[in-house]
Amino acid sequence: MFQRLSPLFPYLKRYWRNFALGGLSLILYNSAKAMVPLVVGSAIDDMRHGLSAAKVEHHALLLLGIATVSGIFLYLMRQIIIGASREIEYDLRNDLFAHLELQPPSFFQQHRTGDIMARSTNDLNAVRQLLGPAIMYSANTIFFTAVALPFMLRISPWLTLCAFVPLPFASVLVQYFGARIHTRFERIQAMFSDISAQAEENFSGARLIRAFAQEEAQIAAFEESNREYIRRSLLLARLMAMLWPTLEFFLGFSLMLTLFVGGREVVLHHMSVGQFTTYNVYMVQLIWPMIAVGWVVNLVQRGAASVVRIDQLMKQQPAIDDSEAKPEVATEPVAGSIEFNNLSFAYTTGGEVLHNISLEIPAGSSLAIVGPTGSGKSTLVSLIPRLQEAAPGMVLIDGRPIREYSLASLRHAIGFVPQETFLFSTTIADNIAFGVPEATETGIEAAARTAHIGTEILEFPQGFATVVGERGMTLSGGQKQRTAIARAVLRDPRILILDDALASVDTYTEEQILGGLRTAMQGRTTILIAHRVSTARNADRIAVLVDGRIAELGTHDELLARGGYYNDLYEKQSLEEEILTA
Ligand SMILES: Nc1ncnc2c1ncn2[C@@H]1O[C@H](COP(=O)(O)OP(=O)(O)OP(=O)(O)O)[C@@H](O)[C@H]1O
Repeated sequence: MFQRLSPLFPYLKRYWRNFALGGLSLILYNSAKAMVPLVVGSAIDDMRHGLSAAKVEHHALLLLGIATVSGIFLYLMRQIIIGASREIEYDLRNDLFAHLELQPPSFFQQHRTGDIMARSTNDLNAVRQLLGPAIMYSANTIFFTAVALPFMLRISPWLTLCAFVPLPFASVLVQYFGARIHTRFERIQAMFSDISAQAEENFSGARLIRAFAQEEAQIAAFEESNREYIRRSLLLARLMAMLWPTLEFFLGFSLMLTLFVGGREVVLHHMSVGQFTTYNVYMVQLIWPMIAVGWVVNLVQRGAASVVRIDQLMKQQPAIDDSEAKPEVATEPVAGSIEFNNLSFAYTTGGEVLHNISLEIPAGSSLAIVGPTGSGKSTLVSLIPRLQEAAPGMVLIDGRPIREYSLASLRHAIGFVPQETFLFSTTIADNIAFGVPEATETGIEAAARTAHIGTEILEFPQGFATVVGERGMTLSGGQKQRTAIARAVLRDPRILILDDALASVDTYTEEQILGGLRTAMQGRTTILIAHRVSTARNADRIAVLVDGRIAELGTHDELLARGGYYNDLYEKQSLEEEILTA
Protein backbone atom coordinates (compact mmCIF):
# COMPACT_ATOMS: atom_id res chain seq x y z
CA MET A 1 0.00 0.00 0.00
CA PHE A 2 2.79 2.37 1.01
CA GLN A 3 4.50 1.66 -2.29
CA ARG A 4 1.33 2.45 -4.24
CA LEU A 5 0.93 5.76 -2.46
CA SER A 6 4.56 6.78 -2.96
CA PRO A 7 3.81 9.14 -5.90
CA LEU A 8 1.95 11.33 -3.39
CA PHE A 9 4.90 11.73 -1.02
CA PRO A 10 6.44 14.76 -2.79
CA TYR A 11 3.08 16.54 -2.57
CA LEU A 12 2.61 15.61 1.09
CA LYS A 13 6.12 16.86 1.75
CA ARG A 14 5.31 20.17 0.13
CA TYR A 15 2.36 20.67 2.50
CA TRP A 16 3.81 19.07 5.66
CA ARG A 17 3.36 22.27 7.63
CA ASN A 18 -0.38 22.25 6.94
CA PHE A 19 -0.65 18.61 7.98
CA ALA A 20 1.39 19.29 11.13
CA LEU A 21 -0.83 22.25 12.06
CA GLY A 22 -3.95 20.29 11.18
CA GLY A 23 -2.66 17.41 13.33
CA LEU A 24 -2.10 19.77 16.26
CA SER A 25 -5.66 21.11 15.91
CA LEU A 26 -6.90 17.53 15.75
CA ILE A 27 -5.11 16.66 19.02
CA LEU A 28 -6.46 19.75 20.80
CA TYR A 29 -10.00 19.19 19.46
CA ASN A 30 -10.07 15.58 20.60
CA SER A 31 -8.49 16.38 23.98
CA ALA A 32 -11.19 18.99 24.62
CA LYS A 33 -13.91 16.62 23.40
CA ALA A 34 -12.68 13.88 25.74
CA MET A 35 -13.22 16.22 28.71
CA VAL A 36 -17.01 16.44 28.12
CA PRO A 37 -17.93 13.00 29.53
CA LEU A 38 -15.75 13.64 32.61
CA VAL A 39 -17.48 16.95 33.32
CA VAL A 40 -20.96 15.44 32.79
CA GLY A 41 -20.07 12.50 35.07
CA SER A 42 -18.67 14.68 37.83
CA ALA A 43 -21.71 16.99 37.59
CA ILE A 44 -24.02 14.05 38.16
CA ASP A 45 -21.96 12.62 41.04
CA ASP A 46 -21.79 16.09 42.55
CA MET A 47 -25.59 16.25 42.70
CA ARG A 48 -25.57 13.47 45.28
CA HIS A 49 -23.89 15.84 47.71
CA GLY A 50 -26.57 18.51 47.37
CA LEU A 51 -27.76 20.44 44.33
CA SER A 52 -27.09 24.17 44.13
CA ALA A 53 -27.54 26.78 41.40
CA ALA A 54 -23.83 27.66 41.71
CA LYS A 55 -22.79 24.05 40.96
CA VAL A 56 -25.09 23.81 37.93
CA GLU A 57 -23.76 27.12 36.67
CA HIS A 58 -20.17 26.00 37.22
CA HIS A 59 -20.62 22.78 35.21
CA ALA A 60 -22.69 24.45 32.52
CA LEU A 61 -19.99 27.11 32.03
CA LEU A 62 -17.32 24.44 31.97
CA LEU A 63 -19.19 22.53 29.27
CA LEU A 64 -19.71 25.74 27.30
CA GLY A 65 -16.00 26.52 27.55
CA ILE A 66 -15.04 23.04 26.37
CA ALA A 67 -17.57 23.20 23.51
CA THR A 68 -16.12 26.56 22.41
CA VAL A 69 -12.53 25.31 22.50
CA SER A 70 -13.33 22.03 20.73
CA GLY A 71 -15.46 23.91 18.19
CA ILE A 72 -12.60 26.25 17.34
CA PHE A 73 -10.12 23.41 16.91
CA LEU A 74 -12.62 21.30 14.94
CA TYR A 75 -13.00 24.24 12.56
CA LEU A 76 -9.23 24.68 12.28
CA MET A 77 -8.64 20.93 11.80
CA ARG A 78 -11.13 20.66 8.94
CA GLN A 79 -10.10 23.94 7.39
CA ILE A 80 -6.38 23.13 7.41
CA ILE A 81 -6.42 19.43 6.47
CA ILE A 82 -9.23 19.60 3.89
CA GLY A 83 -7.64 22.82 2.59
CA ALA A 84 -4.30 21.04 2.13
CA SER A 85 -5.99 18.20 0.24
CA ARG A 86 -7.58 20.78 -2.08
CA GLU A 87 -4.18 22.42 -2.62
CA ILE A 88 -2.65 19.04 -3.50
CA GLU A 89 -5.54 18.31 -5.86
CA TYR A 90 -4.87 21.67 -7.52
CA ASP A 91 -1.15 20.90 -7.91
CA LEU A 92 -1.83 17.39 -9.17
CA ARG A 93 -4.35 18.60 -11.72
CA ASN A 94 -1.92 21.23 -13.00
CA ASP A 95 0.93 18.70 -13.20
CA LEU A 96 -1.25 16.17 -14.98
CA PHE A 97 -2.48 18.72 -17.51
CA ALA A 98 1.04 20.03 -18.14
CA HIS A 99 2.23 16.45 -18.63
CA LEU A 100 -0.57 15.67 -21.07
CA GLU A 101 0.16 18.85 -23.01
CA LEU A 102 3.66 17.54 -23.74
CA GLN A 103 2.46 14.24 -25.16
CA PRO A 104 2.64 13.78 -28.94
CA PRO A 105 -0.59 13.31 -30.96
CA SER A 106 -0.04 9.52 -31.05
CA PHE A 107 -0.58 9.43 -27.27
CA PHE A 108 -4.13 10.66 -27.75
CA GLN A 109 -4.72 8.01 -30.40
CA GLN A 110 -3.59 5.29 -27.98
CA HIS A 111 -5.67 6.56 -25.04
CA ARG A 112 -9.37 7.17 -25.24
CA THR A 113 -10.30 10.76 -24.45
CA GLY A 114 -13.00 9.55 -22.04
CA ASP A 115 -10.40 7.58 -20.11
CA ILE A 116 -8.05 10.56 -19.83
CA MET A 117 -10.95 12.74 -18.72
CA ALA A 118 -12.00 10.17 -16.10
CA ARG A 119 -8.47 10.10 -14.70
CA SER A 120 -8.36 13.88 -14.59
CA THR A 121 -11.69 14.15 -12.77
CA ASN A 122 -12.93 11.06 -10.87
CA ASP A 123 -9.48 9.76 -10.01
CA LEU A 124 -8.23 13.14 -8.86
CA ASN A 125 -11.30 13.45 -6.70
CA ALA A 126 -10.65 10.05 -5.14
CA VAL A 127 -7.06 11.08 -4.38
CA ARG A 128 -8.28 14.28 -2.75
CA GLN A 129 -10.65 12.30 -0.56
CA LEU A 130 -7.78 10.05 0.42
CA LEU A 131 -5.61 13.00 1.39
CA GLY A 132 -8.34 15.00 3.09
CA PRO A 133 -11.22 13.14 4.73
CA ALA A 134 -9.46 9.75 4.90
CA ILE A 135 -6.37 11.09 6.68
CA MET A 136 -8.45 13.36 8.90
CA TYR A 137 -11.04 10.80 9.98
CA SER A 138 -8.57 7.98 10.58
CA ALA A 139 -6.32 10.25 12.68
CA ASN A 140 -9.42 11.42 14.50
CA THR A 141 -10.55 7.87 15.29
CA ILE A 142 -7.10 6.75 16.39
CA PHE A 143 -6.48 9.76 18.59
CA PHE A 144 -9.90 9.94 20.20
CA THR A 145 -9.89 6.21 20.94
CA ALA A 146 -6.41 6.55 22.43
CA VAL A 147 -7.61 9.36 24.70
CA ALA A 148 -11.00 7.90 25.67
CA LEU A 149 -10.04 4.26 26.08
CA PRO A 150 -7.90 4.66 29.26
CA PHE A 151 -10.77 6.55 30.96
CA MET A 152 -13.26 3.90 29.89
CA LEU A 153 -10.99 1.06 31.01
CA ARG A 154 -10.48 2.77 34.36
CA ILE A 155 -14.26 2.94 34.85
CA SER A 156 -14.81 -0.71 33.88
CA PRO A 157 -12.63 -3.05 31.75
CA TRP A 158 -15.46 -5.60 31.56
CA LEU A 159 -18.01 -3.05 30.31
CA THR A 160 -15.51 -1.76 27.74
CA LEU A 161 -15.00 -5.25 26.37
CA CYS A 162 -18.76 -5.86 26.06
CA ALA A 163 -19.62 -2.46 24.59
CA PHE A 164 -16.85 -2.57 22.00
CA VAL A 165 -17.82 -5.99 20.58
CA PRO A 166 -20.52 -4.74 18.14
CA LEU A 167 -18.60 -1.64 16.97
CA PRO A 168 -16.12 -3.41 14.65
CA PHE A 169 -19.12 -5.16 13.05
CA ALA A 170 -20.66 -1.77 12.30
CA SER A 171 -17.37 -0.69 10.78
CA VAL A 172 -17.11 -3.83 8.61
CA LEU A 173 -20.71 -3.33 7.56
CA VAL A 174 -20.00 0.21 6.42
CA GLN A 175 -16.95 -1.01 4.53
CA TYR A 176 -18.92 -3.80 2.80
CA PHE A 177 -21.88 -1.62 1.89
CA GLY A 178 -19.56 1.26 0.98
CA ALA A 179 -17.67 -0.89 -1.55
CA ARG A 180 -20.90 -2.16 -3.14
CA ILE A 181 -22.42 1.31 -3.20
CA HIS A 182 -19.29 2.61 -4.88
CA THR A 183 -19.33 -0.08 -7.60
CA ARG A 184 -22.98 0.60 -8.34
CA PHE A 185 -22.38 4.31 -8.26
CA GLU A 186 -19.53 3.97 -10.78
CA ARG A 187 -21.78 1.95 -13.10
CA ILE A 188 -24.43 4.61 -12.83
CA GLN A 189 -21.87 7.29 -13.61
CA ALA A 190 -20.68 5.33 -16.66
CA MET A 191 -24.28 4.96 -17.77
CA PHE A 192 -24.80 8.68 -17.25
CA SER A 193 -21.75 9.48 -19.42
CA ASP A 194 -23.20 7.21 -22.11
CA ILE A 195 -26.51 9.04 -21.97
CA SER A 196 -24.77 12.40 -22.11
CA ALA A 197 -22.63 11.28 -25.04
CA GLN A 198 -25.74 9.97 -26.80
CA ALA A 199 -27.53 13.30 -26.29
CA GLU A 200 -24.45 15.27 -27.35
CA GLU A 201 -24.04 13.26 -30.57
CA ASN A 202 -27.72 13.78 -31.31
CA PHE A 203 -27.44 17.52 -30.90
CA SER A 204 -24.23 17.91 -32.91
CA GLY A 205 -25.42 15.41 -35.52
CA ALA A 206 -28.87 17.01 -35.71
CA ARG A 207 -28.53 17.71 -39.44
CA LEU A 208 -27.72 14.11 -40.29
CA ILE A 209 -30.50 12.73 -38.09
CA ARG A 210 -33.11 15.01 -39.67
CA ALA A 211 -31.80 14.28 -43.18
CA PHE A 212 -32.13 10.52 -42.58
CA ALA A 213 -35.48 10.93 -40.72
CA GLN A 214 -34.06 9.02 -37.74
CA GLU A 215 -35.71 11.09 -34.97
CA GLU A 216 -38.09 8.32 -33.81
CA ALA A 217 -35.34 5.70 -33.75
CA GLN A 218 -33.07 8.02 -31.79
CA ILE A 219 -35.82 8.85 -29.28
CA ALA A 220 -36.44 5.12 -28.75
CA ALA A 221 -32.73 4.42 -28.28
CA PHE A 222 -32.46 7.28 -25.80
CA GLU A 223 -35.48 6.04 -23.87
CA GLU A 224 -33.89 2.63 -23.55
CA SER A 225 -30.64 4.02 -22.14
CA ASN A 226 -32.56 6.31 -19.82
CA ARG A 227 -34.62 3.36 -18.52
CA GLU A 228 -31.46 1.40 -17.79
CA TYR A 229 -30.04 4.42 -15.95
CA ILE A 230 -33.11 4.67 -13.73
CA ARG A 231 -33.12 0.90 -13.09
CA ARG A 232 -29.54 1.10 -11.83
CA SER A 233 -30.28 4.19 -9.76
CA LEU A 234 -33.15 2.38 -8.04
CA LEU A 235 -30.86 -0.55 -7.22
CA LEU A 236 -28.47 1.89 -5.57
CA ALA A 237 -31.27 3.55 -3.64
CA ARG A 238 -32.32 0.10 -2.34
CA LEU A 239 -28.79 -0.67 -1.19
CA MET A 240 -28.48 2.65 0.60
CA ALA A 241 -31.90 2.17 2.21
CA MET A 242 -30.64 -1.13 3.63
CA LEU A 243 -27.44 0.31 5.06
CA TRP A 244 -28.88 2.70 7.63
CA PRO A 245 -31.34 0.38 9.42
CA THR A 246 -28.64 -2.33 9.65
CA LEU A 247 -26.20 0.18 11.03
CA GLU A 248 -28.69 1.48 13.57
CA PHE A 249 -29.32 -2.08 14.70
CA PHE A 250 -25.63 -2.65 15.50
CA LEU A 251 -25.29 0.71 17.22
CA GLY A 252 -28.46 0.17 19.21
CA PHE A 253 -27.16 -3.26 20.18
CA SER A 254 -23.94 -1.72 21.46
CA LEU A 255 -25.82 0.89 23.52
CA MET A 256 -28.11 -1.83 24.86
CA LEU A 257 -25.10 -3.88 25.97
CA THR A 258 -23.64 -0.81 27.68
CA LEU A 259 -26.91 -0.15 29.49
CA PHE A 260 -27.38 -3.76 30.44
CA VAL A 261 -23.85 -4.51 31.67
CA GLY A 262 -23.23 -0.97 32.99
CA GLY A 263 -26.60 -0.85 34.78
CA ARG A 264 -25.75 -4.06 36.58
CA GLU A 265 -22.37 -2.64 37.62
CA VAL A 266 -24.14 0.43 39.08
CA VAL A 267 -26.65 -1.73 40.94
CA LEU A 268 -23.78 -3.78 42.35
CA HIS A 269 -22.06 -0.53 43.38
CA HIS A 270 -19.05 -1.28 41.20
CA MET A 271 -19.41 2.16 39.66
CA SER A 272 -21.22 5.41 40.41
CA VAL A 273 -24.09 6.85 38.34
CA GLY A 274 -21.75 9.66 37.32
CA GLN A 275 -19.14 7.18 36.07
CA PHE A 276 -21.83 5.28 34.20
CA THR A 277 -22.96 8.50 32.54
CA THR A 278 -19.38 9.38 31.67
CA TYR A 279 -19.07 5.97 30.11
CA ASN A 280 -22.23 6.38 28.05
CA VAL A 281 -21.20 9.77 26.74
CA TYR A 282 -17.85 8.27 25.69
CA MET A 283 -19.71 5.54 23.86
CA VAL A 284 -21.91 8.02 22.01
CA GLN A 285 -18.84 10.07 21.13
CA LEU A 286 -17.04 6.98 19.86
CA ILE A 287 -19.79 5.63 17.64
CA TRP A 288 -19.15 7.86 14.63
CA PRO A 289 -15.35 7.66 14.70
CA MET A 290 -15.68 3.86 14.75
CA ILE A 291 -18.13 3.80 11.83
CA ALA A 292 -15.79 6.14 9.98
CA VAL A 293 -13.13 3.40 9.97
CA GLY A 294 -15.14 1.37 7.45
CA TRP A 295 -15.72 4.40 5.31
CA VAL A 296 -12.06 5.38 5.50
CA VAL A 297 -10.98 1.89 4.37
CA ASN A 298 -13.04 2.39 1.22
CA LEU A 299 -11.66 5.86 0.65
CA VAL A 300 -8.10 4.56 1.00
CA GLN A 301 -8.68 1.61 -1.33
CA ARG A 302 -10.30 3.80 -3.94
CA GLY A 303 -7.74 6.57 -3.52
CA ALA A 304 -4.80 4.16 -3.81
CA ALA A 305 -6.23 2.68 -7.02
CA SER A 306 -6.64 6.19 -8.39
CA VAL A 307 -3.09 7.17 -7.44
CA VAL A 308 -1.84 4.20 -9.47
CA ARG A 309 -4.01 5.15 -12.45
CA ILE A 310 -2.86 8.78 -12.41
CA ASP A 311 0.74 7.72 -11.90
CA GLN A 312 0.55 5.48 -14.98
CA LEU A 313 -0.21 8.59 -17.05
CA MET A 314 2.42 10.69 -15.29
CA LYS A 315 5.08 8.03 -15.82
CA GLN A 316 4.63 7.97 -19.58
CA GLN A 317 7.48 10.10 -20.75
CA PRO A 318 6.59 12.06 -23.90
CA ALA A 319 7.80 9.84 -26.75
CA ILE A 320 9.00 12.94 -28.63
CA ASP A 321 11.19 15.23 -26.57
CA ASP A 322 14.24 17.50 -26.54
CA SER A 323 16.71 14.88 -25.28
CA GLU A 324 18.95 15.14 -28.36
CA ALA A 325 18.56 18.90 -28.85
CA LYS A 326 21.74 20.97 -29.03
CA PRO A 327 21.43 24.36 -27.31
CA GLU A 328 23.62 26.16 -29.87
CA VAL A 329 21.27 25.11 -32.72
CA ALA A 330 18.27 26.90 -31.17
CA THR A 331 19.92 30.30 -31.66
CA GLU A 332 20.77 29.79 -35.34
CA PRO A 333 18.21 31.16 -37.80
CA VAL A 334 16.50 28.48 -39.90
CA ALA A 335 16.92 28.91 -43.68
CA GLY A 336 14.35 26.23 -44.48
CA SER A 337 15.88 23.51 -46.63
CA ILE A 338 14.41 20.08 -45.93
CA GLU A 339 15.90 16.69 -46.67
CA PHE A 340 14.44 13.22 -46.37
CA ASN A 341 17.35 10.84 -46.20
CA ASN A 342 16.38 7.27 -47.21
CA LEU A 343 13.35 7.66 -44.97
CA SER A 344 11.18 4.69 -44.03
CA PHE A 345 8.43 4.97 -41.47
CA ALA A 346 5.92 2.72 -39.76
CA TYR A 347 3.25 3.62 -37.20
CA THR A 348 3.51 1.60 -34.01
CA THR A 349 0.14 0.08 -34.79
CA GLY A 350 0.78 -0.99 -38.37
CA GLY A 351 3.20 -1.90 -41.13
CA GLU A 352 5.60 0.37 -43.00
CA VAL A 353 3.81 3.32 -44.59
CA LEU A 354 6.76 5.16 -46.19
CA HIS A 355 9.62 3.33 -47.94
CA ASN A 356 13.12 4.61 -48.71
CA ILE A 357 12.19 8.19 -49.50
CA SER A 358 15.12 10.41 -50.48
CA LEU A 359 14.20 13.96 -51.38
CA GLU A 360 15.70 17.42 -51.01
CA ILE A 361 13.58 20.54 -50.86
CA PRO A 362 15.88 23.58 -51.21
CA ALA A 363 15.26 26.56 -48.92
CA GLY A 364 12.86 29.04 -50.48
CA SER A 365 11.42 26.56 -52.98
CA SER A 366 7.96 25.05 -53.17
CA LEU A 367 7.05 21.39 -53.45
CA ALA A 368 3.63 19.94 -54.16
CA ILE A 369 2.91 16.37 -53.15
CA VAL A 370 0.17 14.51 -54.97
CA GLY A 371 -0.82 10.88 -54.90
CA PRO A 372 -3.67 8.46 -54.28
CA THR A 373 -5.46 8.58 -50.95
CA GLY A 374 -3.67 6.64 -48.24
CA SER A 375 -0.32 6.81 -50.06
CA GLY A 376 1.40 8.47 -47.06
CA LYS A 377 1.37 12.19 -47.91
CA SER A 378 0.12 13.39 -44.52
CA THR A 379 2.45 10.99 -42.77
CA LEU A 380 5.45 12.35 -44.68
CA VAL A 381 4.80 15.99 -43.78
CA SER A 382 3.91 15.19 -40.15
CA LEU A 383 7.50 14.01 -39.70
CA ILE A 384 8.88 17.51 -40.32
CA PRO A 385 7.48 19.22 -37.17
CA ARG A 386 7.97 15.87 -35.37
CA LEU A 387 4.26 15.24 -34.84
CA GLN A 388 5.33 11.69 -35.67
CA GLU A 389 8.89 10.61 -35.02
CA ALA A 390 11.12 9.35 -37.82
CA ALA A 391 14.28 7.35 -37.02
CA PRO A 392 17.33 9.53 -36.25
CA GLY A 393 19.01 11.23 -39.19
CA MET A 394 16.23 10.51 -41.68
CA VAL A 395 14.80 14.05 -41.71
CA LEU A 396 17.10 17.07 -41.86
CA ILE A 397 16.54 20.82 -41.88
CA ASP A 398 19.39 22.99 -43.17
CA GLY A 399 21.49 19.84 -43.21
CA ARG A 400 20.96 19.12 -39.49
CA PRO A 401 18.98 16.20 -38.12
CA ILE A 402 15.72 17.67 -36.82
CA ARG A 403 16.29 16.15 -33.38
CA GLU A 404 19.14 18.63 -32.88
CA TYR A 405 16.60 21.46 -32.82
CA SER A 406 14.55 21.91 -29.69
CA LEU A 407 10.88 21.16 -30.33
CA ALA A 408 10.06 24.81 -29.64
CA SER A 409 12.58 26.22 -32.13
CA LEU A 410 11.75 23.59 -34.76
CA ARG A 411 8.01 24.17 -34.55
CA HIS A 412 8.50 27.91 -34.33
CA ALA A 413 10.03 27.81 -37.80
CA ILE A 414 7.09 25.90 -39.26
CA GLY A 415 3.56 27.00 -40.16
CA PHE A 416 1.38 23.91 -40.34
CA VAL A 417 -2.15 23.64 -41.69
CA PRO A 418 -3.43 20.16 -40.91
CA GLN A 419 -5.90 18.27 -43.04
CA GLU A 420 -8.61 18.55 -40.41
CA THR A 421 -9.03 22.15 -39.35
CA PHE A 422 -9.57 22.80 -35.68
CA LEU A 423 -10.92 26.10 -34.47
CA PHE A 424 -11.28 27.00 -30.81
CA SER A 425 -14.60 28.31 -29.49
CA THR A 426 -13.37 31.89 -29.42
CA THR A 427 -13.16 34.88 -31.76
CA ILE A 428 -11.80 34.59 -35.27
CA ALA A 429 -9.04 37.05 -34.32
CA ASP A 430 -7.96 34.83 -31.41
CA ASN A 431 -8.07 31.77 -33.64
CA ILE A 432 -5.80 33.40 -36.21
CA ALA A 433 -3.48 34.76 -33.50
CA PHE A 434 -3.16 31.30 -31.90
CA GLY A 435 0.53 30.72 -31.31
CA VAL A 436 1.46 34.37 -31.86
CA PRO A 437 0.64 36.11 -28.58
CA GLU A 438 2.25 39.36 -29.70
CA ALA A 439 0.10 39.58 -32.86
CA THR A 440 -1.34 42.99 -33.68
CA GLU A 441 -4.73 43.69 -35.21
CA THR A 442 -3.04 44.82 -38.43
CA GLY A 443 -0.97 41.63 -38.55
CA ILE A 444 -4.06 39.46 -38.07
CA GLU A 445 -5.93 41.29 -40.79
CA ALA A 446 -2.99 41.05 -43.18
CA ALA A 447 -2.71 37.30 -42.60
CA ALA A 448 -6.46 36.96 -43.20
CA ARG A 449 -6.10 38.86 -46.48
CA THR A 450 -3.24 36.59 -47.58
CA ALA A 451 -5.49 33.59 -46.89
CA HIS A 452 -8.18 35.39 -48.90
CA ILE A 453 -10.73 35.47 -46.09
CA GLY A 454 -10.28 39.05 -44.82
CA THR A 455 -13.24 40.56 -46.66
CA GLU A 456 -15.54 37.72 -45.71
CA ILE A 457 -14.66 38.10 -42.03
CA LEU A 458 -15.35 41.83 -42.14
CA GLU A 459 -18.84 41.03 -43.41
CA PHE A 460 -19.59 38.90 -40.33
CA PRO A 461 -21.77 40.60 -37.66
CA GLN A 462 -18.84 41.30 -35.36
CA GLY A 463 -16.02 41.11 -37.90
CA PHE A 464 -12.85 39.67 -36.43
CA ALA A 465 -14.51 39.62 -32.99
CA THR A 466 -17.11 37.07 -34.20
CA VAL A 467 -17.07 34.02 -32.00
CA VAL A 468 -16.88 30.74 -33.90
CA GLY A 469 -17.27 27.08 -33.00
CA GLU A 470 -19.60 25.59 -30.42
CA ARG A 471 -20.35 28.89 -28.73
CA GLY A 472 -20.81 30.92 -31.88
CA MET A 473 -21.06 30.99 -35.61
CA THR A 474 -20.40 27.89 -37.69
CA LEU A 475 -17.93 28.59 -40.48
CA SER A 476 -18.12 26.77 -43.78
CA GLY A 477 -15.46 24.15 -44.54
CA GLY A 478 -13.65 26.54 -46.87
CA GLN A 479 -13.81 29.41 -44.38
CA LYS A 480 -12.36 27.20 -41.68
CA GLN A 481 -9.52 26.12 -43.93
CA ARG A 482 -8.68 29.69 -44.84
CA THR A 483 -8.76 30.75 -41.18
CA ALA A 484 -6.28 27.95 -40.51
CA ILE A 485 -4.08 29.16 -43.36
CA ALA A 486 -4.16 32.71 -41.95
CA ARG A 487 -3.13 31.26 -38.57
CA ALA A 488 -0.11 29.53 -40.12
CA VAL A 489 0.86 32.58 -42.21
CA LEU A 490 0.73 34.91 -39.20
CA ARG A 491 3.52 32.89 -37.58
CA ASP A 492 5.73 34.18 -40.39
CA PRO A 493 7.24 30.71 -40.75
CA ARG A 494 10.38 29.73 -42.66
CA ILE A 495 8.57 26.57 -43.73
CA LEU A 496 4.87 26.44 -44.57
CA ILE A 497 3.11 23.09 -44.81
CA LEU A 498 -0.42 22.88 -46.19
CA ASP A 499 -1.89 19.42 -45.83
CA ASP A 500 -4.70 19.35 -48.34
CA ALA A 501 -5.68 22.75 -47.00
CA LEU A 502 -7.34 23.97 -50.17
CA ALA A 503 -9.61 20.98 -50.66
CA SER A 504 -12.74 22.81 -49.50
CA VAL A 505 -12.33 25.95 -51.59
CA ASP A 506 -13.32 26.44 -55.23
CA THR A 507 -10.65 26.72 -57.91
CA TYR A 508 -11.08 30.48 -58.23
CA THR A 509 -10.52 31.09 -54.48
CA GLU A 510 -7.69 28.57 -54.58
CA GLU A 511 -5.94 30.62 -57.25
CA GLN A 512 -6.32 33.79 -55.17
CA ILE A 513 -4.93 32.10 -52.05
CA LEU A 514 -2.00 30.57 -53.91
CA GLY A 515 -1.23 33.96 -55.43
CA GLY A 516 -1.30 35.56 -51.96
CA LEU A 517 0.88 32.83 -50.52
CA ARG A 518 3.42 33.11 -53.32
CA THR A 519 4.05 36.73 -52.33
CA ALA A 520 3.94 36.09 -48.58
CA MET A 521 6.16 33.02 -48.80
CA GLN A 522 8.79 34.49 -51.12
CA GLY A 523 12.19 33.14 -50.11
CA ARG A 524 10.53 30.60 -47.77
CA THR A 525 9.89 26.91 -48.22
CA THR A 526 6.38 25.73 -48.98
CA ILE A 527 5.02 22.18 -49.09
CA LEU A 528 1.53 21.70 -50.48
CA ILE A 529 -0.32 18.42 -50.37
CA ALA A 530 -2.94 18.43 -53.10
CA HIS A 531 -5.50 16.30 -54.82
CA ARG A 532 -6.03 18.79 -57.61
CA VAL A 533 -3.55 19.53 -60.36
CA SER A 534 -4.62 23.18 -60.16
CA THR A 535 -3.14 23.36 -56.65
CA ALA A 536 0.09 21.65 -57.60
CA ARG A 537 0.90 22.92 -61.06
CA ASN A 538 2.68 26.16 -60.11
CA ALA A 539 4.93 24.60 -57.47
CA ASP A 540 8.66 24.56 -58.27
CA ARG A 541 8.53 20.78 -58.16
CA ILE A 542 5.86 18.15 -57.79
CA ALA A 543 6.40 14.79 -56.09
CA VAL A 544 4.00 11.93 -56.76
CA LEU A 545 3.71 9.57 -53.85
CA VAL A 546 2.33 6.11 -54.55
CA ASP A 547 2.21 3.40 -51.87
CA GLY A 548 4.71 5.27 -49.71
CA ARG A 549 7.28 5.68 -52.49
CA ILE A 550 8.16 8.64 -54.69
CA ALA A 551 7.01 7.50 -58.09
CA GLU A 552 7.56 10.75 -59.99
CA LEU A 553 9.38 14.00 -59.30
CA GLY A 554 9.67 17.10 -61.48
CA THR A 555 7.96 20.26 -62.69
CA HIS A 556 4.41 20.30 -64.03
CA ASP A 557 5.64 20.17 -67.61
CA GLU A 558 8.22 17.47 -66.92
CA LEU A 559 5.62 15.24 -65.26
CA LEU A 560 3.12 15.76 -68.06
CA ALA A 561 5.81 14.71 -70.51
CA ARG A 562 6.46 11.54 -68.49
CA GLY A 563 2.91 10.34 -69.06
CA GLY A 564 2.56 8.76 -65.61
CA TYR A 565 0.19 9.18 -62.65
CA TYR A 566 0.38 12.99 -62.71
CA ASN A 567 -0.38 13.15 -66.44
CA ASP A 568 -3.38 10.83 -65.97
CA LEU A 569 -4.62 13.01 -63.09
CA TYR A 570 -4.23 16.10 -65.23
CA GLU A 571 -6.12 14.62 -68.15
CA LYS A 572 -8.90 13.29 -65.96
CA GLN A 573 -9.35 16.61 -64.16
CA SER A 574 -9.17 18.62 -67.40
CA LEU A 575 -11.90 16.40 -68.85
CA GLU A 576 -14.05 16.86 -65.75
CA GLU A 577 -13.64 20.60 -66.01
CA GLU A 578 -14.56 20.58 -69.68
CA ILE A 579 -17.71 18.59 -68.95
CA LEU A 580 -18.63 20.96 -66.13
CA THR A 581 -18.12 24.09 -68.19
CA ALA A 582 -19.75 22.65 -71.31
N1 LIG B 1 -2.03 7.30 -36.61
C1 LIG B 1 -1.97 6.28 -37.46
N2 LIG B 1 -1.75 5.03 -37.00
C2 LIG B 1 -1.68 4.00 -37.85
N3 LIG B 1 -1.79 4.10 -39.17
C3 LIG B 1 -2.00 5.31 -39.71
C4 LIG B 1 -2.10 6.46 -38.86
N4 LIG B 1 -2.30 7.54 -39.65
C5 LIG B 1 -2.31 7.08 -40.92
N5 LIG B 1 -2.14 5.74 -40.96
C6 LIG B 1 -2.08 4.90 -42.14
O1 LIG B 1 -0.98 5.33 -42.93
C7 LIG B 1 -1.29 5.29 -44.31
C8 LIG B 1 -0.99 6.64 -44.93
O2 LIG B 1 -1.91 7.59 -44.40
P1 LIG B 1 -1.81 9.12 -44.74
O3 LIG B 1 -2.84 9.82 -43.96
O4 LIG B 1 -0.40 9.55 -44.62
O5 LIG B 1 -2.22 9.10 -46.29
P2 LIG B 1 -2.52 10.33 -47.24
O6 LIG B 1 -1.76 10.07 -48.49
O7 LIG B 1 -2.33 11.61 -46.56
O8 LIG B 1 -4.08 10.09 -47.51
P3 LIG B 1 -5.22 11.16 -47.90
O9 LIG B 1 -4.89 11.68 -49.26
O10 LIG B 1 -6.48 10.33 -47.90
O11 LIG B 1 -5.21 12.19 -46.84
C9 LIG B 1 -2.75 4.86 -44.40
O12 LIG B 1 -2.77 3.48 -44.72
C10 LIG B 1 -3.30 5.09 -43.02
O13 LIG B 1 -4.27 4.14 -42.71
